[in-house]
Amino acid sequence: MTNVSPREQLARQLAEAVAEALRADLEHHDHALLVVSGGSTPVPFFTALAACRLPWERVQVTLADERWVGETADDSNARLVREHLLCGPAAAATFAPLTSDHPTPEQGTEVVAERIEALAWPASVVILGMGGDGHTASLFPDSRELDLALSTDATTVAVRTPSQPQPRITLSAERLHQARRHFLHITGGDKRAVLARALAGDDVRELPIRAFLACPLATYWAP
Ligand SMILES: O=C1O[C@H](COP(=O)(O)O)[C@@H](O)[C@H](O)[C@H]1O
Repeated sequence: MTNVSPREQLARQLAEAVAEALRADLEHHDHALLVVSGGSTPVPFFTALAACRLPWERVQVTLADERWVGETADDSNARLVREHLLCGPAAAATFAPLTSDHPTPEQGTEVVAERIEALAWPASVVILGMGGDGHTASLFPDSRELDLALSTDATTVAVRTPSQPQPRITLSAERLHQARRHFLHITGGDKRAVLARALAGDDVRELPIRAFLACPLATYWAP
């Protein structure tokens, strides 16, 4: 028997749970929307989900957030999704990226919002990640637009964050809340400690992940 690492095992368990949720919603709806996060953590999950049997042509996929970079950039979340999730039969899913040809996210946010609003809300599943600073999606503690992104009923928010090299676009907290199920996918002892801090307090601006703890949020963690 081959050795499966705890992170790989976690990714497979999460993929099974997400596939089950999508199948359940597709029994009652024409389409099911899946909102995924970027970063390094989701790669094995994307691979595991792409291997699941689903009517992929009825699945819509979008992102919780994105750097304002071209889709061929190394740190593009859209590129990550295309390379690791939209593979094989899963390539039949409809993917709605969060960027446009506009030079800045402030200029592109309206056209992206229209694209995202046309999807099958409420989402079947939102999968959040979390950084070591407690950010989720692109809701960073030092984002200038954090208060706006936490309070607006707009779908997308252009975000400038001193700690981050690129401008970004994020789904607003309100839009991310519009889902039947929320999952948090994190790995490592540092992130577990950040989550424990988040659970122990209530200042959302300090640790923005707190905005989703009551969704409820099913946490998938491995060392
Ligand atoms: O910047 C981002 O970071 C978080 C976490 O990323 P990870 O590399 O630590 O897994 C991610 O959830 C978010 O979508 C991404 O844009």
